[in-house]
Amino acid sequence: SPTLLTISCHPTKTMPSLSFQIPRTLSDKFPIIQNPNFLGLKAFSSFNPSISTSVECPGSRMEGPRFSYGEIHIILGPMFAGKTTSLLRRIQTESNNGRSVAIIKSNKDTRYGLEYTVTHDGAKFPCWALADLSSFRQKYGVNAYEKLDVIGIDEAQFFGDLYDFCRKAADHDGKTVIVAGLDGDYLRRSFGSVLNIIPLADSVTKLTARCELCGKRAFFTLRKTKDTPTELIGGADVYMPVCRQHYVNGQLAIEATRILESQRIQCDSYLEASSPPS
Ligand SMILES: Nc1ncnc2c1ncn2[C@@H]1O[C@H](COP(=O)(O)OP(=O)(O)O)[C@@H](O)[C@H]1O
Ligand SMILES: Cc1cn([C@H]2C[C@H](O)[C@@H](COP(=O)(O)O)O2)c(=O)[nH]c1=O
Ligand SMILES: [Zn+2]
Repeated sequence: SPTLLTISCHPTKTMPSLSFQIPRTLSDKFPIIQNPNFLGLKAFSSFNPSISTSVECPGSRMEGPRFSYGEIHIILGPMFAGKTTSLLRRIQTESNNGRSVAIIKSNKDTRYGLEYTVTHDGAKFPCWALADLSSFRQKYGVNAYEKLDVIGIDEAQFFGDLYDFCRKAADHDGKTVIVAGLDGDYLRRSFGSVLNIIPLADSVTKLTARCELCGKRAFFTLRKTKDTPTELIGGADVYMPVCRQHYVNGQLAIEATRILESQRIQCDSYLEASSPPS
């Protein structure tokens, strides 16, 4: 006959007394259920089944610290697809619903200053511009962080520690995390860690833009310059959203221009070397 472990929740005026009973045979076999978080309860620092202790029950009005698990929502797509617009809208809605919100963006993007995250059509929201996400809790303030409900992350492709931050924020800290970023770079390769967090996510939304050349749906970002580093900050001066046909044609055109250019340079230096001095 199994021994029972009992965790009692102290009642408040609004809730009757509540207790959970876990057969010891079960808890020995599956040690994870000894962690009160498994039951949706706030972890005590050390779990002692012989004592009654005040614990938190999510969604209830029990006494004790508040805890509920978080969520992760990802907004992907090419440039100009409305990722930042969608992020700001969701954050504003959360804020209107009385939740405490903050947005983080990469400090690599200094185009509109570091105070705000700004959409391509000028909508903006105050933000924390950071080099990495792991510094956010300290910079925001540990106490303030505890009270924060929703964290927005813009330009997520630039954060190397995206996976660890999102996992901890949602699984351990109970935050709702809304992530906006490019799924692919200008060569349509996976960009940063954005795709790595898909297995962590509650929802993934891929937005599309309008192809600048034909108006069809645009899934890709074409770089208009010959620069080759993966990271190159810029807007419509450097990039345009394109459909598949215009991505492929555009890449061919850029490659052809690059070859012609290098042939012209070779030609010029040959002519210069072979022309008699004046
Ligand atoms: N080719 C384009 N060049 C400049 N702005 C564009 C272009 N296509 C769309 N936009 C504008 O950009 C807005 C979306 O901006 P934003 O939310 O910052 O996109 P994202 O974060 O996906 O790059 C659109 O609502 C539109 O007004
Ligand atoms: C495709 C591509 C983009 N970038 C940069 C360019 C911009 O600064 C951001 C994307 O901003 P948006 O809010 O999504 O419009 O990323 C880059 O560095 N490398 C690329 O290949
Ligand atoms: Zn097109």
